[in-house]
Amino acid sequence: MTVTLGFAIRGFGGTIPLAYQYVPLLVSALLLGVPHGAVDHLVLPRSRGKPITRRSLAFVGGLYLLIGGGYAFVWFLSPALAFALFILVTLLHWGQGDVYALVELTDASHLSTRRIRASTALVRGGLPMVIPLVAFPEQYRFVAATLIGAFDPRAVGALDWVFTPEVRLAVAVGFGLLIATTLGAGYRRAVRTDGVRPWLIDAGETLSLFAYFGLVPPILAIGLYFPLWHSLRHILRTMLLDDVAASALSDRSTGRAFWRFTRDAAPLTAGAFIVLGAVALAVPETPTTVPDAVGVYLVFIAVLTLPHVVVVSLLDRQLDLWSPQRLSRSGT
Ligand SMILES: CC1=C(/C=C/C(C)=C/C=C/C(C)=C/C=O)C(C)(C)CCC1
Ligand SMILES: [Fe+2]
Repeated sequence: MTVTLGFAIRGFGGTIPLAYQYVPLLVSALLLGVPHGAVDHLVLPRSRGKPITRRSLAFVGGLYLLIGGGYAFVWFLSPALAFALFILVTLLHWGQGDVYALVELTDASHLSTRRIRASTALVRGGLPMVIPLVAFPEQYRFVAATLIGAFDPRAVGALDWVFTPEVRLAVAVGFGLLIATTLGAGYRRAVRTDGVRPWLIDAGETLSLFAYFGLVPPILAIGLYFPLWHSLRHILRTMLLDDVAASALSDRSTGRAFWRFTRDAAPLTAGAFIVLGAVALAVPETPTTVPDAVGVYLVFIAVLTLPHVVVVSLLDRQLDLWSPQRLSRSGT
């Protein structure tokens, strides 16, 4: 389906005006995208079967203030470095989300070691972050320049070397090898552990996303992937941690589960817009066009993502997601 969508969009690709390509990304501010992190203050106690206390709220609040605030500062100090960090963190975070889904939802026995989980995370996160660099360098560079230029127009050229054909070729070869070796190692394990079906799901998703990001211009591709792939999967994860939403899901009452999620996420989604306003006011170059506004939105996402990754990593630890040997020994 993803590939068909890719070809369909490729067909119209040249004819979709740039302003329209931004629409899904803008919509994600309200639908699924920003809300997926707006329950961060609830998920850790829920995952431990503990009540939500002032202390637990203060912990997540402090995390956002300290880590988000510190990283916001880096955007002013060195926007090019902050942008590179944003790409790296997104790669790791989106990869970690997919490894969770594979391990917990498809019971992937081919991902039984820490090493193959780590390389699978790099593959999955690399699909949206690396392939557009190879396939659509102009749009990638344009978005990078918008974000960096909002802080320091003189720094927009700092990453130009990344977009040269030589570097892109090296990245393409390296990433291609990583995909091939990761899927190859997974297949050998899958055959040994009688788990070819989950491996087929993994490989099928990987190749579909590969084609999708190779075909669809990245502003549009990421604008759809972020809410509909990454965020939706994470929202499902948060629902499974919440007794009320989980029982609604087991009754096949998806609407009730989403209503519960919406209520949980609404206050901090609204709160996030205050942060967005603050970012818009604080950037030295006031945004005047759609791309500039989206640039500010992405910087805002970047600042919120770093503390969000800490929360999700703590959730992962709860599951021993990154130390699978311990998981099988404890028998859980
Ligand atoms: C839009 C876009 C880009 C970056 C998007 C990023 C980095 C989004 C991150 C979102 C996060 C971290 C969401 C939270 O989970 C690129 C790659 C520069 C290419 C051009 C289009
Ligand atoms: Fe996330």
